[in-house]
Amino acid sequence: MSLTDSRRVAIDTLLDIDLEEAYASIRLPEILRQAQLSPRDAAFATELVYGTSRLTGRYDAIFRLITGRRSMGELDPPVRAILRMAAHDMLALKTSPHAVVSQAVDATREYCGHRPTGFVNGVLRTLSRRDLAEWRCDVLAGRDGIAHWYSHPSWLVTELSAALASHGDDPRDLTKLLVANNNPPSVDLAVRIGDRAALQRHLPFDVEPTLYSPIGLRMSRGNPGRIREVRSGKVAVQDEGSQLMTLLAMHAPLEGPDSAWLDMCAGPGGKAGILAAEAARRGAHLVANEVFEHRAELVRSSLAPFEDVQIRVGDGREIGEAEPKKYDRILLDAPCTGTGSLRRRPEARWRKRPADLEELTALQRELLTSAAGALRDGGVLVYVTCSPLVAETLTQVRHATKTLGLTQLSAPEILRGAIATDIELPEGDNVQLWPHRHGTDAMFGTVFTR
Ligand SMILES: C[S@@+](CC[C@H](N)C(=O)[O-])C[C@H]1O[C@@H](n2cnc3c(N)ncnc32)[C@H](O)[C@@H]1O
Repeated sequence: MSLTDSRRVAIDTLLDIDLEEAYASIRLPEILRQAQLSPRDAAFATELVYGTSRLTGRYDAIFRLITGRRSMGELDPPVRAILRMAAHDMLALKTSPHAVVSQAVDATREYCGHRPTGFVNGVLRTLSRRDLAEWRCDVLAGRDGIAHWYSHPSWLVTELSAALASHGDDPRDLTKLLVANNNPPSVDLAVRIGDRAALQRHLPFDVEPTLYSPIGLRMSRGNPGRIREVRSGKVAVQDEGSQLMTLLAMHAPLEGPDSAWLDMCAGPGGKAGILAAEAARRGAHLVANEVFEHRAELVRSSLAPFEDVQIRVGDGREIGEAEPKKYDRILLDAPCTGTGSLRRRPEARWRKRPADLEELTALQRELLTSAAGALRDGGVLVYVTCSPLVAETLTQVRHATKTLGLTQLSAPEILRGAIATDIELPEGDNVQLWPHRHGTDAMFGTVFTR
């Protein structure tokens, strides 16, 4: 049996992810389009790419045990991709070891010539002699075993563990969080315009109301791109956690006028779409700002169904001085490490560096300072990140309250009121969601006023 097309698609995509920093979500559909696989083969290739990328840390740890090498970086890139994919095929998808080894050897011959085939054959035969539970024991017993087995960079495990403890969650849930980060997320829809129940009734797919968001539907199968309301912008694909953060921004209570709204970092326009629909209902005017033109273009497309919206391209850090005390309601959905949405971007965790955190927290601080400047007295400023890391969340809250003269409102209370249902949240004034607890991205949100 020669190398199957689905495995060839997966290897090509994994190589582009490894060597060109490609994104699986962009590169895989391009390669799939060219390959014209059957839906079944395309689904298999997709699982190979996403599963292998998510569990790369685990498979590399096993291969280091087998080969005695310090790093997989010493191997030729195609050999690296083929071994990782074969490990996923054998250990996670339970394809028979015989078929996996034979496919991997064929792939090695096709991509690298005859020379490394013996090496690949030997390594995979050794892999097949033990089952997943046995490899688990060995990897967990080694240095940084938790990080390796649950396939996260060690520095990130340390940060996530600190985040759980600092947000008042149980640090013993760390492995549950890491496991959840390795599970594919559900596809959620946010109903911006129209009635959720009516939409649910007429959709040709199985959808369920989301657990917490009153505007959300959770899809169990089907392609959202085929839904007419998604194409028209009345409904959008958006994680339930992001919906909850937008509801927080919409429902934070304030006294006096409530007509000047600002989404300071709006690209690609997910939250702005919900805000724009609500602004239209309440007669408010929304300014959606984004620093990058190409991301502002995405905001334009997301906000196409709405009229009274202004889309601006500009640096949010300048708004506070340019428009002091102008806005009644501000959403600052800050650029962040995105470490709360690792489920969505399987390759992302390997590209983040602790140095990114330093750069981003400095930017977040400047944006918060600007947002505080643009907020009128008595207005509300909602600070959101799709990261639970302490430096991007609690440390910024401290900066806002100690240095910027802002005070916090109870975000959990506001959220509970907005969704009219109970949601388990730790004590305190912030909302921190978790994939293992709420089934959402690990979004953080808090509400300030002055
Ligand atoms: C977390 S994303 C916002 C997501 C968006 N609110 C949504 O729901 O679709 C942060 C955005 O901030 C933008 N950004 C980064 N630096 C900025 C700055 N100095 N001023 C304004 N926007 C900025 C990024 O380009 C990115 O689009």
